[in-house]
Amino acid sequence: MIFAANFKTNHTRSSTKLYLDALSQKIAAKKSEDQVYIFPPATALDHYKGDFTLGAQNAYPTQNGAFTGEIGLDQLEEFDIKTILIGHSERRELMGESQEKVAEKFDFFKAQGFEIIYCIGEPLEVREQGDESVNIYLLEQFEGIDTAYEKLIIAYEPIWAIGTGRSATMEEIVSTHKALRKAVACPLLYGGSANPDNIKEIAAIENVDGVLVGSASLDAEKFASMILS
Ligand SMILES: O=C[C@H](O)COP(=O)(O)O
Repeated sequence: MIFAANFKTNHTRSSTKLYLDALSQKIAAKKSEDQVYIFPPATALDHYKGDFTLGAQNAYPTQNGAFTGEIGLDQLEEFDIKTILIGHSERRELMGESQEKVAEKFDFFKAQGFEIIYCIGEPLEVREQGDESVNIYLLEQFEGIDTAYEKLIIAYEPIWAIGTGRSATMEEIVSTHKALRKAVACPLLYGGSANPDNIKEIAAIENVDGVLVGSASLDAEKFASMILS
């Protein structure tokens, strides 16, 4: 299983260090095949030691340059970051990232050999139209994306389940991941209110290869309990 923690705009450099020290101790007993990814805010990227991969939540598709407020490859290479989240719904919805921009980022970081966790997900009004509409909507988010890229992981995150405490039902996850599996061969993560109470059930679903966790990942003990569950 893959356990990925997306801190979003939470934690500082100093609290991230404390978190990773605590997490490392706790997950020393994890199964060796389980993989842990941590996506702290850009200001907390650093060289950390431990049995996890550090990634960037976002970056601009450039080596460097005049892109106020953004970070590029120079800033990631300083800390040997080779993993990135692309297409998170908060970037699409709140920051107005178009599919075209998302695909441009994907191409850029693919060309740099990055491991990419590519996020897709539907809004509530689409989910309410049923499985077929959801599947059509999700496949549209593959426009311009090389889904055969060997370092690709896809995270399915229904937007209405993110940070709401309302996870998708097991049936919804089963049917969506089944449909995605028909379209792509890469690992598939589920994200959206995954937490210590529902992780066992989610992890047991066929075609779920891991989870992308927001809120429940912010506390090292809580996240560790999901990894060890
Ligand atoms: O990237 C993580 C997801 O947006 C899930 O967030 P959440 O676990 O707070 O619902």
